[in-house]
Formats: sequence, structure tokens, C-alpha cells
Amino acid sequence: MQNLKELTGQQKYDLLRSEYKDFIFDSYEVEKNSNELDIKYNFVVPGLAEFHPTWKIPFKNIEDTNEDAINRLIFNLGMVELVSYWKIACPQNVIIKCGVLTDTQLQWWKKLYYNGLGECFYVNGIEAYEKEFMHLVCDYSKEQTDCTKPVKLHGIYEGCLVPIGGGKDSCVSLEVLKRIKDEKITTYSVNRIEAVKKVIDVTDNKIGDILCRRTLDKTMLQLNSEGYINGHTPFSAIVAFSSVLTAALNGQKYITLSNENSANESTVKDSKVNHQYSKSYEFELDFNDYIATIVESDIRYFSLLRPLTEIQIAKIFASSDKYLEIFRSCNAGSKKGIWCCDCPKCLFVYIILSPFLSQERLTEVFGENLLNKESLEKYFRELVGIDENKPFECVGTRSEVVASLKYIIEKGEKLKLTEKYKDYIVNNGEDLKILLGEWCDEHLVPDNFVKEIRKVV
Ligand SMILES: CC(=O)N[C@H]1[C@@H](OP(=O)(O)OP(=O)(O)OC[C@H]2O[C@@H](n3ccc(=O)[nH]c3=O)[C@H](O)[C@@H]2O)O[C@H](CO)[C@@H](O)[C@@H]1O[C@H](C)C(=O)N[C@@H](C)C(=O)N[C@@H](CCC(=O)O)C(=O)O
Ligand SMILES: Nc1ncnc2c1ncn2[C@@H]1O[C@H](COP(=O)(O)OP(=O)(O)OP(=O)(O)O)[C@@H](O)[C@H]1O
Repeated sequence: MQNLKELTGQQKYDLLRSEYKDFIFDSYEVEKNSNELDIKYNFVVPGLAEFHPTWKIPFKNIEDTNEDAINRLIFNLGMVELVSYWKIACPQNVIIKCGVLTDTQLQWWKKLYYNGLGECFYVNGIEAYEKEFMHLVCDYSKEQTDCTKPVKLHGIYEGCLVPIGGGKDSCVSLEVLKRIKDEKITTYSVNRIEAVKKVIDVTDNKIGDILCRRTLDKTMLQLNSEGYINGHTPFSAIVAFSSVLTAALNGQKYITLSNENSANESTVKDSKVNHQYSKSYEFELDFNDYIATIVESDIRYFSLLRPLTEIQIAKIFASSDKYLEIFRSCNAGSKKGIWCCDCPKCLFVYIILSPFLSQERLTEVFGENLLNKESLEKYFRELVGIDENKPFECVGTRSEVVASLKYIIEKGEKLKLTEKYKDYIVNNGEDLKILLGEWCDEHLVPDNFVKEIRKVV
């Protein structure tokens, strides 16, 4: 095999696909310990490697639930896990040996894989076409989990499972939910960075907290370092499937995500390539349709903040001091618990909070004034829309960014980056008040929650 590091993404894709034809989802193993399910997935790329990612998921009321339904949800979590391992060599054939899915369900997965890997293909310069990038089939040669007709999930489901990411959005969801009297809140996270822990610690109205532990297979990390294909995978789809399984095992009715309307905007202009695909409304609808084909249940998965935009979320967030010192939206620095102050996400969060917090307060929170930082000019241009594509990060829309900057310029702030692009911003910026008054009707939020969101916005 050639040194992969010397090849372009497209060359790697072509070479690896000719070398490795198959990806096999062979099986999954489940061990029931006293209060936790230990799950191991077995994936194989013949001739290259085996992968065994694991999950540990706490449970409470497993005895009341339907084991078949739980197995289906476990198998389907494996279906979303597999994309991280498939992308290493992108084999043409994906063979599912441990589950049965209808053609429509298989098409559903292909759509998620294709769109969820849109950024990975784009960034690596790989031309992949939805019709032919993957041939996904079930192999019926051994015992499998049959998902072709929905099965009832027994048990009583109540309260909210609130996935926490450590950034501002889930803090806003917690604040909205707090207003609903008697709503039972259980916080939820996949692994736990420091900011998530701190946010959960200050959530004083919760009745419980669930931590799922996910491990990546180390062979993937090894192959990444050898130059095999790597890139963005749809992490929010992992959150989606794991949260439904967790709710099923622990009795929560509502899974309240914090994905906002702004996540629907594509990252690459005039294309479907969206870093946040699995946070989009399209995915939310698709996900609910799909889950209904697997299990019939009272569990509802929706994003509480979908009617809102990032700018409205920023306004609500800034109105409470509680999270300002502890939240971390920066993906680059999140493991160290810092704002790296060098990435587009840091700059975006700084800008979107600017209309609602003083420059002094923001400088305290971030450690420096990011609008005076000329090294961030490239990201600044991308965020405001002077350059075509947005950064590959979870950031809001171009119009929200320009409106925020216009607002602070008109307030009299004179900062290096805003001064340099003042004309563009003032001529292109919408009125902040108009953006703050928007409401998006495309959402799945139940009425009793909608009432409370309207009160805080
Ligand atoms: C890359 C990723 O998804 N990371 C999330 C993961 O972190 P973890 O510690 O498990 O792995 P990393 O150190 O980040 O990555 C190590 C290598 O493994 C590859 N990889 C990782 C995860 C995966 O699912 N598939 C993979 O192939 C990766 O390419 C590296 O080579 O879990 C954490 C929670 O336990 C998440 O917090 C991590 O998310 C990062 C903060 C992050 O930057 N995520 C970005 C992908 C991201 O943009 N997240 C979006 C979500 C957008 C979406 O879902 O479409 C966001 O900001 O919300
Ligand atoms: N590790 C995780 N475990 C559970 N849920 C998560 C995790 N990471 C993200 N989420 C969920 O996905 C949502 C979107 O993630 P995202 O990173 O955009 O939001 P955030 O961290 O709340 O805010 P910000 O946009 O400021 O980073 C989160 O609000 C949360 O609901």
C-alpha cells in the first residue's frame, strides 16, 4: 500500500475502495450488569481491521420494558456508530449481519450517512455520489434483530431527558424548562467534559442525571494517524439514537434537544453541505419518522429551541449570569475546559453575545477581546458572509452575525475588526430588533413548552 499521507483525498478514496470492498456490521454484544448495559459493537473491514466501540448505558426500569424493543434500539445505535469506522476506507459494500431492515429503512440510513459525511467528503476533496457511494444490504445468514415492523415499548414515560453539550444552547433549554412547574428534568450526556459537568452541577431543579460512556475503538485512531480517511461525522445523530435508548431504559418521555433554527443553513453556500446536518430540522423530522418504524412509544424527540435562532438564544442566555463563567462552546478547547480564542466558534459566540453583554464583560469571560484580534480576520470574513463559505463549525447564520455587529457599531463600539469592515456591515446588516422578533413555525415542540418559550424570547 502506498503512503496514504502523500495522496489526495480523492486518490485515497479510490485506492481504499478498490482495496477494501466490504464493511461488515457483524454483531453486537450486550451484558446486563446491576444498573448498566454494557454494549460492544463488532465491525469488520476484511483485510484491514476489526473495530469494537463500546457503550455503557445506565438503566432503571428495564424489567418493565420490552426486550425486543430495547435490542432494536441498541442495534440502531450501532448503525449510527458504524459510519465513523466506515469512513476510514469507505468500502463500497456495507453488509449488516445482525439486523433486518426494510429497503426504505436502508435508504434512510444511506441518506444520513451521505449527508452526515457531506463535510468529510467536501473537506477531503472527495467526489461521492449519493446513489453509488454505498451499497447497503442486510445479510440474513444468522440470527438478527428484526426491525421491519414496529414493536410496542412498554412502561411509563414522563419528564424530560435534557442532553447537555456544555455550550450556551442547552443552558437556555434548562432555563426554559425550569419555568414549567413540576416538569421533571433529568440531564443527559455522552461522556463528560468539564463544562458539561459544571452546567449539570448548577442545575438545581433536576431529579436525575444520566451519563453514558462511549469509547471509540483505538484502531480507528491508529489508522487516522497513518493517513486513512478522517473527517467530520454526524455526532448529533449519535446523541439522538443514544438518547432514545437511554429514555427507553430510564423512563423519560421528552428528549429535549437544543438545536436552533439557524442550524438549518448550509455551510457551503448554494449546496447541501452542512456541518450541522444532524442538528437540522430535516434530520429531526427524518429521525422521528424512522424511530416510529422501529418502536411504538410515548417518547418524543424534539428540539426545544427549534423555533428560535442563535441570536434569540444568545439574548436569553446573556440574561442570566449563572452560566457565564462555566459554559464552553469552543469545540477545540472543550476538552481542556478553555476558550481557545483562536477558532471560528469562539469568535462566533463572542459576536453573538456582543449586543447583550458589554465588551468588558465579554473580555472577562473569554480572556481577551476577540473583535480586536486581527489573526481572526479570516473567520470574521467567513462568519459575516464576505467570503462564500461559513466555517465548518456550529455557528449561526450570516445575517445574525452582521446584525449583531451592526448593532454594536451603532452603539459606538470601535474595535479593530468591525472598524475594518464597517461599511460592509452597516450596509448589509438587518435591524437586530427584527431578527429578535422572529419565530419559526417549523418545529416539533409540544404546545405546553411553546408557551414558555414565547414568554422568555
Ligand atoms: C469528532 C467528534 O465527533 N468528537 C466528539 C466526541 O469526542 P471524542 O473525544 O470521542 O473524540 P475526538 O477526540 O473529538 O476525536 C478523536 C478522533 O476520532 C474521530 N471520531 C470521533 C468521534 C466520532 O463520533 N467519530 C470519529 O470518527 C475523530 O475524527 C478524531 O480523529 O464525543 C464528544 C462527546 O463525548 C463530543 O463532544 C465531540 O465533539 C467535538 C467537541 C467536536 O468537535 N465535534 C464536532 C464534530 C462538531 O462539530 N460537533 C458539532 C455537532 C455537529 C453534528 O452533529 O453534525 C457541534 O459542535 O455541536
Ligand atoms: N456530549 C453530549 N452529550 C449529550 N448531548 C450533547 C452532547 N454534545 C452536544 N449535545 C446536545 O446537542 C446540542 C447541540 O450541541 P451544541 O454544541 O450546538 O450546543 P451547546 O453545546 O448546547 O451550545 P453551543 O452552540 O453554544 O455550543 C446540545 O445542546 C445538546 O443538547
